[in-house]
Amino acid sequence: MAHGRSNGSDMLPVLVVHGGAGHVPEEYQQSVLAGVRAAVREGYAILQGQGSAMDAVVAAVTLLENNPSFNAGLGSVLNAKGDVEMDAIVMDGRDLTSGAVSAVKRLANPVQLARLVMDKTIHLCLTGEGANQFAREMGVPEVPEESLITDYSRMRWKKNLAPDANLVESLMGKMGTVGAVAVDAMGNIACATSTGGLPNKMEGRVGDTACIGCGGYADNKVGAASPTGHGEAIMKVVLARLILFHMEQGCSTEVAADKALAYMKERVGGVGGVVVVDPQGGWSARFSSRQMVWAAGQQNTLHFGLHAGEHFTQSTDDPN
Ligand SMILES: NC(=O)C[C@H](N)C(=O)O
Repeated sequence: MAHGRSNGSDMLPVLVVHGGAGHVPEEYQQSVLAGVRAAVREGYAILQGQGSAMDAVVAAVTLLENNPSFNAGLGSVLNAKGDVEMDAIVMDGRDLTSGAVSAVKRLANPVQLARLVMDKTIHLCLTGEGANQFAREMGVPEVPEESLITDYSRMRWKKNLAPDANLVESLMGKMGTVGAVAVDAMGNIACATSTGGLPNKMEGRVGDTACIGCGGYADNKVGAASPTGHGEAIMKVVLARLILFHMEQGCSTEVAADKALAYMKERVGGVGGVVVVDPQGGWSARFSSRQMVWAAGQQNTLHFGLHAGEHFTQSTDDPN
């Protein structure tokens, strides 16, 4: 629920992250706000040290995957069988290369495997056992399944086994997917998104997060978007690319995000949220869900919020 104005290169670098669209129970609100602020501090420091947008978004998302308050990496929701299956994507706006993994198991940081798919293969997306096999070849250590599961995710899984459970409502019941978009000091743009997906999803379900243009898109000529929300709805409208399309038509990051989210609601009844950047350093964090926790770093200022209309700021040097 915020936007930087694009008026020159002093607006670069910039990093914006989200911790999922939905509704955060009161008792988790401080921890998710602390989580997204820490992720921005981590990624923004890389950008300030002349690091790349790609390094910054992967570092920010890795930190969020390691934080049990989010539905990604540790803390992921469980599928119908009670297993963790995760999706992640990265995209490099310099040449539109991308890497993604879907339905991967027993990995602490799927976003890092998505980056390896981009850097080390000729493919854009690896799925399931093939993705895990590739992780082994790359020397990425597997972690015990149990180490990714929290008491909260197991409790939620059990609740959702009830025949009348509404999985999409459950998705909106706690914070979800994590994502980041950035423009570095060179003007290069990248995005990264990672998720455990939809609670109690069918085994093998591939969500928006693994699909280019849906769960993320980055193009140096236009900008980048990282969405969150009901994956099937996001895929139907190809949300990330739709936002960039509106930006190509001259819309600001904020107007483009609002138009695309409104279209998704009207057309397929889906709610969600998104973080967006443009090449000049304009940015937005917008959502049609009740809440979306987000944070941004720009000009040594850390911006953050959770409820609609909320926009707090502090210095990026403030450790809290
Ligand atoms: N919380 C989320 O954003 C879920 C994710 N978009 C999915 O459906 O897989």
